[in-house]
Amino acid sequence: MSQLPEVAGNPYTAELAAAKKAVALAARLCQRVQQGILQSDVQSKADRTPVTVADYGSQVLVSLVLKKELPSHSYSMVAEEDSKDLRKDGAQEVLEHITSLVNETIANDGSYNMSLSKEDVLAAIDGGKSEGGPSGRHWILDPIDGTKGFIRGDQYAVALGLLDEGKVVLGVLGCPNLPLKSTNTHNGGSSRDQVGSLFFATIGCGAEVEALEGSEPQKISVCSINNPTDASFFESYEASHSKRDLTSSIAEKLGVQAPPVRMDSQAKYGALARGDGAIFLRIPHKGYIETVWDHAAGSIIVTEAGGMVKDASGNDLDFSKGRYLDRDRGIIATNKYLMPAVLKAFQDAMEEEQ
Ligand SMILES: Nc1ncnc2c1ncn2[C@@H]1O[C@H](COP(=O)(O)OS(=O)(=O)O)[C@@H](OP(=O)(O)O)[C@H]1O
Ligand SMILES: [Mg+2]
Ligand SMILES: [Mg+2]
Ligand SMILES: [Mg+2]
Repeated sequence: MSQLPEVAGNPYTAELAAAKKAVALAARLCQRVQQGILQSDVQSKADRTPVTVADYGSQVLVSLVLKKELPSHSYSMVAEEDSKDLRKDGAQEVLEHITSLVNETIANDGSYNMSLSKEDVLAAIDGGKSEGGPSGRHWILDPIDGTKGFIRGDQYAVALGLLDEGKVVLGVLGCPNLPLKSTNTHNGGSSRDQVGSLFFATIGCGAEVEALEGSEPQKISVCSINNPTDASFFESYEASHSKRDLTSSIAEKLGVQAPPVRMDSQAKYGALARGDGAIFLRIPHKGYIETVWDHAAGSIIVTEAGGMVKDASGNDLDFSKGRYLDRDRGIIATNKYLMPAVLKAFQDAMEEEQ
């Protein structure tokens, strides 16, 4: 739960409305690209992770909507992508493709009567270069979290958080491929089930979900399971993103019966926040340092839904240190009943591994 007392009204109402609009519009661009993704839409970055025209397009749209909706606000943006590769010789065609995707999405939406040039697109992407830090306001954006899932046709998320004086105060998570109804309801699943979930939370005000296309928001909360044998756990879909030998050893120590639910992206945080599962474990391989945009939005949605998000030492995640999280030893999200046992199993498993 949030450390702050419940406040009367939401102190970030304008920011929340702008962030929801930005994420929903960016998600529309992503959905369009995912439907017809071509090999030529996917590039490889210097760190050999993939990036697509939709990652760039989403970053441009979020930056644009925030600028339009919050014209008098003072903030910086910490976002995953930069324009370096798009400024290289031979990238002109890709840049033109991104520019037309952005302009078509703006035109179809109809909120803004404007058209961006290629230079505008590059500048909007580079608006995300901030280092963030402990003072002032910083939007934290992952324009597509789970790019590998996006390319596969699976789960991904547009993840936007707001850092205010070093603390995440707001998060919006657009998950275009996540059913709106909890997967826990066992309704058999029907083709009429609405797909596309927009999770959001503001500090002290709880967490909610609505349809990505818009619907009445519903308050959400994490599950209340207190016996680990009844719990299920989420982990990364990609084996290279989390140590499965350790997560399975933790599950065994806890007596978890259910097999792991493997899902790409911060959709895992959204699903956990509404009780689809009880535990999220992430243990990156040695040397990997977590970035703030992979956890900011998801973590506040879980904590505002009554859950807890801790690192391997049991500390809260510290988003005030810049573009990276301070710690690289793993992340646990679960409810307050299970956290002590999960943390102990996590620490025991890591000790045994030494
Ligand atoms: N080697 C390694 N280890 C750990 N994490 C890594 C690694 N490489 C990438 N990433 C980051 O993982 C982000 C994707 O989130 P998940 O790992 O939760 O999902 S999944 O692996 O795609 O299932 C993914 O986010 P996006 O780049 O936004 O897709 C990466 O930031
Ligand atoms: Mg990436
Ligand atoms: Mg990411
Ligand atoms: Mg990303």
